[in-house]
Amino acid sequence: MTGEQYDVVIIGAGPVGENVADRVVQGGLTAAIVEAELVGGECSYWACMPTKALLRDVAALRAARQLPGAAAAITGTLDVRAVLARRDRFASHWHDDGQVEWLESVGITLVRGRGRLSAPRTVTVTGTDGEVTTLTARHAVVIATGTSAALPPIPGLADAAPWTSREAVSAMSLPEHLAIIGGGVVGTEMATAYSALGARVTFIARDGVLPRVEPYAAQHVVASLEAAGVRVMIGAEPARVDRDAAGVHIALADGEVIDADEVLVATGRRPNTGDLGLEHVGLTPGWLRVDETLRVLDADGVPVDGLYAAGDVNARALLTHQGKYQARAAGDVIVARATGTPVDDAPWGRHVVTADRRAIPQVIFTDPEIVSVGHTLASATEAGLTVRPVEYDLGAVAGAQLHADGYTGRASILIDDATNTIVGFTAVGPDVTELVHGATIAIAGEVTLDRLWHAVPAYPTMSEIWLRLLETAGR
Ligand SMILES: Cc1cc2nc3c(=O)[nH]c(=O)nc-3n(C[C@H](O)[C@H](O)[C@H](O)COP(=O)(O)OP(=O)(O)OC[C@H]3O[C@@H](n4cnc5c(N)ncnc54)[C@H](O)[C@@H]3O)c2cc1C
Ligand SMILES: NC(=O)c1ccc[n+]([C@@H]2O[C@H](COP(=O)([O-])OP(=O)(O)OC[C@H]3O[C@@H](n4cnc5c(N)ncnc54)[C@H](O)[C@@H]3O)[C@@H](O)[C@H]2O)c1
Repeated sequence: MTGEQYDVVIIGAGPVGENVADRVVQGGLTAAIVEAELVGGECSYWACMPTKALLRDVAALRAARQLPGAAAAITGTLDVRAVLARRDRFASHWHDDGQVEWLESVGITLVRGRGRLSAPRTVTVTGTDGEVTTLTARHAVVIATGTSAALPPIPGLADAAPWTSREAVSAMSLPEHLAIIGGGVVGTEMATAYSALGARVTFIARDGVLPRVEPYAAQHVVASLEAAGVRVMIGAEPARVDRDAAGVHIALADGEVIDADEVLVATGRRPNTGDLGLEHVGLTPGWLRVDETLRVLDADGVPVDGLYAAGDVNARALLTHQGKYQARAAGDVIVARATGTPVDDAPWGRHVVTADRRAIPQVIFTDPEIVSVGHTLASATEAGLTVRPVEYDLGAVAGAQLHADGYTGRASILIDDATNTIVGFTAVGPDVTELVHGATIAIAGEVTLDRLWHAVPAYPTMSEIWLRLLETAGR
């Protein structure tokens, strides 16, 4: 057994762990990062990058089809092999050499193996060769271990070799018929990709498709999936799953049986905290609760000395960009506390993650895409806010009509009349992706509607939706 000491030890080298390490090293501290699989985490190899690579050709083909001149140049269907090959490139062929090089270049020590807390500020790492290294942290241990796919307790499912998002995003060929259980973001993006690539898709969305976005936006995506031939089964309840030589068989509660080649389970995530030694610091496995500076809280809500958690594992927002935002705050506050410089923990301060509660942007890369930031009408109501929803037909905006013939889309804002600011924005439509950051700035900046009238959208772009929404809201 060997022992080493660093200022900060980070468990998990996903996007979030990497960014925490970067900030603490930039702040003049030493850092070791522990990784059990690939440096770069889920996002780089089995989530954001490969899925968006799969979906990009789908969007490009759709865009070309909506312009008569470009459509005339289309002579065939998507080249599945080429799409998968480009996906492989964006997943770095599941090798992490590039990211390891980056760690070395910025002075972060990589320790390969599975990390476990063995005492306060102490992490024991077991390498694949069985070698054990003990890392002690002078200032902080940061847990950035992310999540894994959660399998629901459907009888037979675990023994039926189901796909999780990992298998779906890294498949080397397409099943003829893919069944998907779970109508959330993973299920809907994969239904979009697999149907466009040529698979038959049955989409079992017990609780609805994208139940957490504005209903009108989800309806656009459901209509588009159905038009693409996907069987969308809203409200269907899988009761039992079996596999035999003919494939997988999903018995629904109403008696119907879906026969497919593969079943993708996309019913949410569970935190990677099961074997993390949390009992050695007075905690129990599960999602880690944190304060606004990302310190882990115990059962009484008291921060555990020198222990932080950032990214998916704290359940605040299961998104890479939001986890990296947490990483910047966590890294900086660890440096501040280590060096005795003031901690800026007022709302919107440097060392807190206020945007986690107010302005989380998300792009769902379906066809059409959905973008959102801040509240939906349902979440605002649940939060006790009184908001005024204003909607507008995106297809009526000149920039959208130029963008694609027959453009169909919609956008909405939620106005908090008490502060005269926007607290939510949603849009659905082809290529709305880049609309979201303007809305994020308006919400995080708490820009009043009076001032937004002076943020003039260029003509003729889709951003003119902003002017139409303001006009509809009234001046
Ligand atoms: C299919 C899919 C698509 C997605 N698409 C998007 C998207 O388009 N945009 C977006 O913003 N988000 C997307 N997400 C979410 C995004 O992947 C996560 O929010 C992000 O990966 C979280 O980063 P993280 O660093 O917290 O965790 P992870 O990326 O999960 O990294 C955690 C790392 O910790 C390691 N680890 C775990 N336990 C230990 C241990 N005990 N010892 C050592 N190492 C350990 C793991 O091996 C892993 O490398 C998607 C998720 C899925 C499943
Ligand atoms: N573009 C993006 O930003 C992007 C893409 C993919 C994933 N992600 C992130 O990954 C996370 C995980 O995505 P996800 O889709 O796995 O989870 P999710 O929480 O978005 O959706 C899971 C869905 O499964 C349903 N479900 C749960 N148990 C079920 C059961 N027994 N039978 C049938 N349905 C059941 C739920 O009602 C829910 O709608 C998301 O929170 C999201 O933030 C982001």
